[in-house]
Amino acid sequence: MINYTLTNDKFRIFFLIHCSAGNIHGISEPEGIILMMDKMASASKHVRLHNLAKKEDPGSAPYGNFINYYTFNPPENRLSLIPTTLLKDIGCHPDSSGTVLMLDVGCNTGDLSIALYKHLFQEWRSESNSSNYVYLLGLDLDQDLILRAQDSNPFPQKIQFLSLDITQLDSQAKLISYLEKFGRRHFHLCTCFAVTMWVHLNHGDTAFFALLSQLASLCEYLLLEVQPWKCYRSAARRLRKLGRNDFDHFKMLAVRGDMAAHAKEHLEKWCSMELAQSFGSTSWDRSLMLFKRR
Ligand SMILES: C[S@@+](CC[C@H](N)C(=O)[O-])C[C@H]1O[C@@H](n2cnc3c(N)ncnc32)[C@H](O)[C@@H]1O
Repeated sequence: MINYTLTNDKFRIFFLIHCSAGNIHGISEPEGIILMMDKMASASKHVRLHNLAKKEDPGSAPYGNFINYYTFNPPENRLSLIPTTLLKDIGCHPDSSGTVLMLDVGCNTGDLSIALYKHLFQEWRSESNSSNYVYLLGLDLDQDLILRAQDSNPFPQKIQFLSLDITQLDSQAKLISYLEKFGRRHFHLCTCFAVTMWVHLNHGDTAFFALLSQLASLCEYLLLEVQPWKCYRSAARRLRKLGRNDFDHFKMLAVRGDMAAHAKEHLEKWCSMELAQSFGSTSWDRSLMLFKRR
C-alpha cells in the first residue's frame, strides 16, 4: 500500500493506491504505479481544464454568468479600492439620512454584494445607536446564480437577491416598485461591476448607453467598473477558439477603444451625472469610478 500526495496550485488530491505486484493490468509494481500516476495526473489535468473551460468559456457563460466567478476574481480585488467610509462620504449618515438603499446590478452569486455590504455597513453604523439600516438589492439575469446567492445570504432581512435582466423593459418598473416600498425614488448607491461589456456584446451600442442611462436614473451615486476594450477582444477570441460565432454585435460595435471614457462622457453629457471620484484600477486594469447626480 503506497500513499501519494499530488499537489497543484489550487487544490490537493490525496490518492490512496492499493497496489500489489500483478494486480494492475498484470504489470509489475513500479510500472503499475507509474501507469496509475499518469492516469491520475491526466484525470486531474482534465478536471482542471474542464473547470477552467466552465469558468472562462464565454460559450457556457455568454452573459458573463460564470459559475465560479469569485474563485478567479475574489471580492477583495475590488473591495481593497473602495473606502469603508463610502456611505458616509456620499452623505448617508445613520442618524440623519434614514434607511439607506443600495442596488447591485449583475450580482452573480452575491459574494461581492455581501462582502461590500459588510465592508461599508460596519463603518456606517459605528458611533451610532440609530435603528436605521442599510438595505441591498442584488439582481442578476441568471436564475441559478440568484438561487445560490439566496442560499448563502447571511442577512436575508436586509439583503435581497432577485432574478432580473436589466435590459428588459419591465426591469425599471420592478426596481421602482422596490423603491416605493421604502418611500423613495432613488437608490442612494448603485454598483455595477463588470457588467457593461456583457450587455454591450450581447445587445449592441444602444444597449450599452441605455444601461448607463437606466442606472443613472435609478440612483444618486453610481459606482461603476467598466471592462476595457481588450476584454472584449479576449471574450470574442475565446468564443472563436471554441468554434462558435462571434457575439451578435462584436464586429458592428462603433463604440470601442477607451470604454471608461465613453461611459464617463455619456453619464456626464446625457445623464446629469458627474465623476465624483476615481478609486484607481484593479489588478485586471479596470477602473472604479464613482459618479454623482448633479
Ligand atoms: C462578470 S460577472 C460580474 C459579477 C459581479 N458584478 C462582480 O463583478 O463581482 C457579470 C454578471 O452580470 C450578469 N449580467 C449580464 N448581463 C446582465 C443583464 N442584462 N441583467 C442582469 N445581469 C446581467 C451576469 O449574469 C454575471 O453574473
